[in-house]
Amino acid sequence: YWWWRKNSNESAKEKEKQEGEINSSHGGRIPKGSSGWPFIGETLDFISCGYTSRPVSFMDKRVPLYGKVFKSHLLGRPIIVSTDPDVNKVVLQNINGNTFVPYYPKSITELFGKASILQMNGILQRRVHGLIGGFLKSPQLKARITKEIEKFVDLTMSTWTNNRLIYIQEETKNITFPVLVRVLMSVSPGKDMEFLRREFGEFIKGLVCLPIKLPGTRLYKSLKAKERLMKMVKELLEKKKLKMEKSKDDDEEGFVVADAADALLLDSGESNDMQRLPLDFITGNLIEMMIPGEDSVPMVMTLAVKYLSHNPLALQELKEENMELKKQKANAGEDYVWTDYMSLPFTQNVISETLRMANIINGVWRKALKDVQIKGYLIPKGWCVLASFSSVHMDEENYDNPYEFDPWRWQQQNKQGRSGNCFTPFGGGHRLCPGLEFSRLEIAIFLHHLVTRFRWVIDEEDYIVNFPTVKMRRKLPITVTPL
Ligand code: HEM
Repeated sequence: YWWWRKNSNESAKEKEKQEGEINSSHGGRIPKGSSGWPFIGETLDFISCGYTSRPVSFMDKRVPLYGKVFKSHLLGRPIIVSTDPDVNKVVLQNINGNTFVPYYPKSITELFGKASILQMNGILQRRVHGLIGGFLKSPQLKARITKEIEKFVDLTMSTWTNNRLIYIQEETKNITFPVLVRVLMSVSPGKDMEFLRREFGEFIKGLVCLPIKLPGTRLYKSLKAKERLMKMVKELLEKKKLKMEKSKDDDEEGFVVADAADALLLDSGESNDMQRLPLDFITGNLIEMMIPGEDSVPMVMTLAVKYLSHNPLALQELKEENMELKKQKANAGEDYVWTDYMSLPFTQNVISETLRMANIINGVWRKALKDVQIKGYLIPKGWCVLASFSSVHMDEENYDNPYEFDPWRWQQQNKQGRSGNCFTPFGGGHRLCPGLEFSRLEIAIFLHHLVTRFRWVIDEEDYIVNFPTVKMRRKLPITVTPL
């Protein structure tokens, strides 16, 4: 009996350790910290720090007082803020899928709807994630989309004539939006794409607003735009479904999955003992998937241009690497393939460094479904956790001179393997961004054509606004000159 107790205790301990030191029984201590003022807590300081050039200053002020994991009260809720990479990892891993669920402000929850991948949990989230991820990561998609990205890059850059002033934040969206809607639902440039762009712009304006749903309010207008988007996308999916059925009736061999919509429509659900995904569900999810896809990629491109403009040595090395590829391709008389762009080491280091410093998604918000103990801290059931990525990315313990744009650090970092838990611009665990490789490819293609075809100067000094989302104050005006 003693042997059995000892062994079962030990294996239980081992399991706990494996499960990221999660312990649902009481124990540990609630992290130190302050709940701030009644009702508003520390929200005002959180928001005002967010507006500064150092949004992590909210965390930087508290870490020396309370430690890397601390308690606060934000947006009307008690919250635990983690700036510790190991704690963030456990939050992201969400072992067994039932410890942490996404938690977003009320306006976002209203706009997404409960059936959105960004909010759903459990087996359905994994199924949709798997379908989208499988499609976006497939070499067939990458081969095809490379041509499309090149086409939209070319279309945009062909308007950059001598000494033209352009707003890079706008120009990059002219590339990424058409590419995104092609990837998601094969919409081509024209009336439908314009409609999607206009209504989507109206829809996302409501993501950060007061959660009041009365006619005339921001949230109301955004919900109306979503209704119009739903109608249009649903019609499009109905047509796709008919086409799929027809190709089955005609006994056509192997229907080609052209976009994320096809991947979701085609899945019978049998492998998960589930049914087909309903049309309304797919429609809503395609629209919501435009949110992470639409803004983040053009912002990384924009910030890469900003950082490179201030770092001539990095720009020079990037240019040399890309010019070399251009020369090789021209000499061999070959087209580029996606692996050409993805195998440029310095270019990928520039992208990593931009992602680290830009912190487009500065962290994730979760709610604990049960008491959780991590590294001796207790996160009580019902409390929220903010796993701050930006704090980890800008911490001297993880990166030397974290405020310096230094793409060369990744040569070291990769060798030391130090980047693991400390680099999470795309999140991690079951929710690791399914668009990771696709985004890196799109940014690499943009940078290649930018540095091999143009030089530029910053027209007017611009600065980053970090709140509510990362943006350039003046959309980054630059003057371009073809080489
Ligand atoms: C540089 C660009 C991007 C960044 C930095 C980024 C970042 C992230 C992060 C941090 C998450 C995790 C959110 C969480 O854990 O709650 C996420 C999830 C997601 N991303 Fe991305 N993303 C980018 C581009 C894209 C693109 C282009 C797409 C689609 C084509 C996309 C689709 C998604 C989806 C569907 C999810 C939800 C996954 C799930 O919850 O299962 N992302 N992204």
